[in-house]
Amino acid sequence: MAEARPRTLFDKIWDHHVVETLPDGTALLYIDRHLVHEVTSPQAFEGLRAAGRPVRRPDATVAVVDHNIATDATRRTGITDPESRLQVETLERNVVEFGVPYIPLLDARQGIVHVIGPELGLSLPGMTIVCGDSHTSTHGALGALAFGIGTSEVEHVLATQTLLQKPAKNMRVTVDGTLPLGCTAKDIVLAIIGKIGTAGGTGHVIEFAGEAIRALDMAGRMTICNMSIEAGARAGMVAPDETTFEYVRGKPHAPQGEALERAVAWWRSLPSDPGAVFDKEVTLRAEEILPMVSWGTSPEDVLPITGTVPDPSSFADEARQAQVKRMLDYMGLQAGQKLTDLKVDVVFIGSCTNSRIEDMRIAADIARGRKVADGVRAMVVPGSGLVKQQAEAEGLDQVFKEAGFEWREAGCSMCLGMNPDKLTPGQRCASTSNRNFEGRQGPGGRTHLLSPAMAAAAALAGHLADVREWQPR
Ligand SMILES: CC(C)[C@H](C(=O)O)[C@@H](O)C(=O)O
Ligand code: SF4
Repeated sequence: MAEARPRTLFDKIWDHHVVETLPDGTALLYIDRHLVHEVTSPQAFEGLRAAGRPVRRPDATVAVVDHNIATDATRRTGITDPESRLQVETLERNVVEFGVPYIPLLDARQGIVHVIGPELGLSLPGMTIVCGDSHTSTHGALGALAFGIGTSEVEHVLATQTLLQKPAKNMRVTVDGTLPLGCTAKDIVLAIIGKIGTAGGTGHVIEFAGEAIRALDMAGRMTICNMSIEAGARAGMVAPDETTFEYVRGKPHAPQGEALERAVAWWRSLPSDPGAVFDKEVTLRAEEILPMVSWGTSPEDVLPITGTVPDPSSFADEARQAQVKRMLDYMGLQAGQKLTDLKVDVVFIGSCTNSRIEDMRIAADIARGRKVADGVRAMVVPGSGLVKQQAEAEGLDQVFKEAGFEWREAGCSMCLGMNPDKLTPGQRCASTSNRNFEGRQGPGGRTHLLSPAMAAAAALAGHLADVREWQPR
């Protein structure tokens, strides 16, 4: 009998969920978990209503509001913006009508959908997980196949608990070695995107592997998988290991006792087989990574903080030169400026990339006993109510407040301009989020992507700063 073909982590989860494969390779996949938020669900529920169809598996579905809500005290008094209010009220009506479990705005478990999925044990290794949101890739950190889907697909999953998918190619990004001082998962993923570009992962599911990835806690792995979508990939994943199992243990919706032991036994079989073939391989050395920051309006436009704003004429082709010139104009930058000379108006620590308790701890360690620079507005927005509670139990809120940071309620907040937390035109922001597109944090806003440690350092310094000079004291 022929040896079974060595398979990747992605292949195994895919094969396990195929209901049927069509002649052209398209597969009907069974979906284990469907997460729903207010932005991409209204038309989907409307479609079900029009067709008179119920939700097939309400028990596999969970809804939450995160994008359109305020993260200050006004969340208790109702949403003022009519469009945002309509989004939230529509979801609240739909979950009642269709019997979908819902985490209300004022529930302690409310938060950014990609923070609460893993935190509540709704997202588990080996699962297929979807949400009408591109950063669903975050959940791949658990060793799951998790990806964003469009509104019509949200309707399809609500109605059938399945999804039609074209197979993706396998890509492996290996990060060997140990991270240097001041660097975290965010610097790894910014360095990866800087190297492979925003199209580097197109058509592929990326498995992140290597010593530096294995050494990361789950929060760090989530940060990396979160931004795999910014590298153009369909999804990102990390093979489940002891760190994963330890994380899952005791989560409210995770299996318990013997069911957990059985699940762990299966999860142990998921990592890519030795000899599994990847269509594309990229390798980085962790030692060579420096604290990173973006200078342009695409997540691939990153440099080590020791760098200077690039000169458009230093790029080879004309199209890129013109693009870089446009970016510098938008960002209000001059070629040759030192990145550490760029004054910031706002610092945002939050988003599904970096708002977990581990991120809060890293930022608080740097802020402890220091003050936010004059003229800087700095805000810390925990990713969920449970992260907020945990941070408060550890006294981190006090550390932030004493340093002059605002301490907020959970939500997407200033990651994107869909709620009251926005930049004003021309404001420069050091942000732990994942997208630096024009207008992303508010019209005319200028975003520099960086790690929570680097963001805290920028808040204290009043300009982009090298976190290695702002180590905890
Ligand atoms: C609003 C939503 C559809 C969107 C996404 O898909 O990612 C948002 O979360 C984002 O980060 O841009
Ligand atoms: S925090 Fe930002 S990236 Fe994440 S889901 Fe919300 S808007 Fe999208």
